[in-house]
Amino acid sequence: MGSTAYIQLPVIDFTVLNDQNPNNGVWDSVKTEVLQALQEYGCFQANISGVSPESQESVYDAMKQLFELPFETKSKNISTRMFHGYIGKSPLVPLYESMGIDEPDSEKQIENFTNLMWPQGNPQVCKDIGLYSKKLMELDAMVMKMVFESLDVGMYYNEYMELRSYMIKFNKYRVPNLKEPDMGLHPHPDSGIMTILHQNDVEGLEIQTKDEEWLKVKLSPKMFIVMVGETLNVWLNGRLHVPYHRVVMTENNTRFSLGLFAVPKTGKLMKTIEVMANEEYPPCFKPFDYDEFIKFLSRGGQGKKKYAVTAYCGVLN
Ligand SMILES: O=C(O)CCC(=O)C(=O)O
Ligand SMILES: [Fe+2]
Repeated sequence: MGSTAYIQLPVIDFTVLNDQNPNNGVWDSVKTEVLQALQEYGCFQANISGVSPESQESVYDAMKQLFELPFETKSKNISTRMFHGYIGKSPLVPLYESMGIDEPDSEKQIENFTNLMWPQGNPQVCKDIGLYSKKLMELDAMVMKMVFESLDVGMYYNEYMELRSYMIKFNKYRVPNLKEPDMGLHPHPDSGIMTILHQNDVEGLEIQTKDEEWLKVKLSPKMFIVMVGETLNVWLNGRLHVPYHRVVMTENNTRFSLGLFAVPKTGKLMKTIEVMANEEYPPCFKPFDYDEFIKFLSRGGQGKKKYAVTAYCGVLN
């Protein structure tokens, strides 16, 4: 059973930021809103420019075609990284299917994916996914810069941005049959650095507030939901809130959603920015390797701890 009430997530307007005419006052006020939202809710809705409804429709159309491909074709979407390739027919999440493209900032990576799915090629889809990913990566970089600046660690921004890579993920949730639970995706926090989610025409995303109330996210095709992941909170020594979220299938329609995941690059050590730990904020986390952390998580290593990262590398363990 899903929630019936809606969350009043802050809506932050990024269209007021003008590249041609940078205005520090506007930047600073948006930055303040971003930090407040990420500390209180761990997420917010972003209104951005540059993603036309046409290119959005085109990406969703491509997604629908993708999931209609035979299982054998979809299974060719593999990745060296856990949970980045095709997921489907999983008894744990029977309603859920997902496909991912690592490093969508590389045209070649997107093309390899589309060529694998459509051996005759699909240049239009390739172009649309590229454009769409680019816009979301720009938003991610901008939000990260604002967060770093607001916490007075702007000088570490470039160094930390070098540690991240991206993955774009397409999700499909089918309608449960009469005897099935309606849980599309179980409650979880995201493990990576930051996630940008988008739901198009069927809602289902729910977020848990700090006082543990589950609330629905209102459907708004123009809005992108920016969300803190566990790794970012390790960098920042726990200064932000990492929201639990889930997908509940209450509507009688197939649901598609899309996410850009900023995740650590393979083989890089994730550690707290030194100056984020001090007498007032004692260090919370030991350095860790992200891929090892994901393996730990997939083995159920988290036990009863709310956040896997605390179980894996919390200093109090
Ligand atoms: O489909 C959604 O709206 C949420 C997806 C999600 O939480 C995830 O992929 O981690
Ligand atoms: Fe998630």
